[in-house]
Amino acid sequence: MGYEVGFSLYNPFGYLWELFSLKGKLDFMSKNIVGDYNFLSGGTLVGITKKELVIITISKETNELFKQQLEKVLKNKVNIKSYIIEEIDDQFVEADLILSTKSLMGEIDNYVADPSKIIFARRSLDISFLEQLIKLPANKKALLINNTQLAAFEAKDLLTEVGIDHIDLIPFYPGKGTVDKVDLAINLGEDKYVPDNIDQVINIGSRVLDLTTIIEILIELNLLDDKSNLLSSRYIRELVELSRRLEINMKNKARINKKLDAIINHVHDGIIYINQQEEIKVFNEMAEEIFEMDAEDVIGNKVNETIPNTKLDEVLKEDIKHINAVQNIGSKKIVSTRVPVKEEGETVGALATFKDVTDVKELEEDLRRKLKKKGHIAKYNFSDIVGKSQELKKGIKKAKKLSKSESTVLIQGESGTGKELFAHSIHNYSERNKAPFVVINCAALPDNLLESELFGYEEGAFTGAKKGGKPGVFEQAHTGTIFLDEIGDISPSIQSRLLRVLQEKEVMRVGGTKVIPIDIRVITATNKNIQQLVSEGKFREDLYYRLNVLSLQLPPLRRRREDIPLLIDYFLEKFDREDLSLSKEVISRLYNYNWKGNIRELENCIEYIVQICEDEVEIDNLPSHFNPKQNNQKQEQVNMDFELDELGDIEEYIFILNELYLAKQLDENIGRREIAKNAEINNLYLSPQMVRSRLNKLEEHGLVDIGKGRQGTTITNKGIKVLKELGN
Ligand SMILES: Nc1ncnc2c1ncn2[C@@H]1O[C@H](COP(=O)(O)OP(=O)(O)OP(=O)(O)O)[C@@H](O)[C@H]1O
Repeated sequence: MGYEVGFSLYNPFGYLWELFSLKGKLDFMSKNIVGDYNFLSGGTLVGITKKELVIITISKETNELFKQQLEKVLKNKVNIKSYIIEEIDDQFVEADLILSTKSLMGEIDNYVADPSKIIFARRSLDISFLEQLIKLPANKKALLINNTQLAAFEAKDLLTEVGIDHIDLIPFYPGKGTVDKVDLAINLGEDKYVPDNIDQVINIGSRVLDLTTIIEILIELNLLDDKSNLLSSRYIRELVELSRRLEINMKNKARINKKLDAIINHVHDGIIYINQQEEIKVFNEMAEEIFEMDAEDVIGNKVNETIPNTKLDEVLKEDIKHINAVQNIGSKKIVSTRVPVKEEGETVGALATFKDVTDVKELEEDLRRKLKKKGHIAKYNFSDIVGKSQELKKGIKKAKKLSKSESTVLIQGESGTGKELFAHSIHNYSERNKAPFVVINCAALPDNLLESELFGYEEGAFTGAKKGGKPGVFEQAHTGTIFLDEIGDISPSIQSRLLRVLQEKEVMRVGGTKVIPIDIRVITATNKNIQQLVSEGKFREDLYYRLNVLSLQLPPLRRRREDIPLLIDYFLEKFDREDLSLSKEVISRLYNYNWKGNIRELENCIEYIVQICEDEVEIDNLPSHFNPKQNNQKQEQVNMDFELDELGDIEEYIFILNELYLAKQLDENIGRREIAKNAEINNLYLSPQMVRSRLNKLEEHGLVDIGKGRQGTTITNKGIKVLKELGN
């Protein structure tokens, strides 16, 4: 490579991160849609009516171009309709999304039913046309022709930004009138506007949609999933190829270098290029940012001596490609693509492009935020619910069924059993999953505040009411789901307002007179015995029946102890402390503990442990209330009507069964001595002899199998069944 790239100030033209040919990008993206990356979450569309996208432009050509580009990306997942502005009469265009051009800004609002659905195209140039412009001799005068004044001036800015500044560009558009003599015309796909008397016309094609616009469309139509892949690198390869061609063909290298410099620095990916001698020849501004190195310190140096781990030398020597390899560079997550660069079959260099993936995430999240109001998104899915117990599995199975219904759901369960987690998951599993999900904790707000939070208020409804009033969450969550947590705590006056909303499916703001229709699904939860509240006259019976159309009861943790080891691992991972090792005694203690605060209490306990422990966790490291010396907590007394009650102290038998059950979960053997030791930790006095006599009795009832020697004693299926019934 003969050119060296100098570095100017970072381009402030941030919104146009990808200035160049979308041809390459779109090929790349559409390949990924059906290929490795599953770019569009195809599965999510099953059973849902297709979304509709309408394109409205001034010219037919632009319209066709946008349509072609989008059809390639959207495939047949979206119905695309297109109109030329002249064709729309008095009708209002209605669609899920409307794409238009900036030249129609202001005017287009008159033609569409909902102007908030319009997005305006950001446009870019096709790189393959740039070559012709770069090659033009300096100081020529050229008309730059587009269909509107705005578009012509935008095109001029764009060309100047990419370094086409050696030609005098004169924007030209319909209605511009006569112009002075020029040497040529540069035409952006608008043949019909080219004046007759111009000899040389260079057609650089209409400006295509730029990548950010395409991504915005995908997001607005909910077609961009988390694995979105904007990591197009083919266009950068095209860019390098272009520069090589220019370098070979052109005499005026200095000027070309300047242009390439400008172009390469407009690219939002980091670019490193090495020649056959492994010397760094290109190191653009984004690469400077990613590697935190200055180009002038690295250009000309051998790559391996300068930048660690680029693997470019391997690519060069072994003639291999690495496509979209994920790498950590410092604290950044980078996706890189490395390819050999060839000339007539011979490898002449290697090129790497790097993308900081956090950028992609941020872009997506930004737009997502715009799409759905902040905080109104359900965070959890059923796959986030940890546990393998039958009780939990049954709960998830039932909740999935409930998700598909539109009726209100009442989730009951002790504090910390995961009611909120289930509510999020139900919303996400329902047809409403693209609409808002709003959570209100009814116990956390005083009555008057809760009222205005739920139903909103009109301006002047009370002292301090915001100017213009405020919509309540029922309005904000329109078409989505509202989750009212701690519903058992609401006052009688809110109970009757809520009842009205549920009956009428409309809300009236506090201090208002207007009735606002709403389409909402309500999920409520409580850890109170709401039926008892009804019988005590503290909760309206009619409201209870409306809320409890579908019900879900979540089991307490002590009824699904086999989930405890899994949850411990899950929380250790969550706190990034998988390195911690819990002694057998600790696991036994946690397993047998009563967990009145359920999973939240377990989570808090693990959070405490990870803060105070280095590597091993012993009994003494547990929070003080776990410490038997200071703690007189007893196992919950169990109401027995099983055959076991003839055995004597039921608590001891439950403990022994629990220990055997835990050992089974962990696929380990446990002996009498260990059970006795764990009993002591758990505040029970059981000598090994006592354990033996109790095991014998349990065996007589078919609840355990006492194995010989090393095989140890195991709990039988009957034993597990009895244990579960006792556990509540
Ligand atoms: N099965 C589970 N897997 C993983 N985490 C869980 C599970 N169940 C609950 N959690 C976690 O435990 C905590 C408490 O859960 P959540 O807030 O859903 O309980 P809740 O029943 O709504 O409690 P409350 O009645 O006190 O509001 C949360 O941090 C939640 O993420």
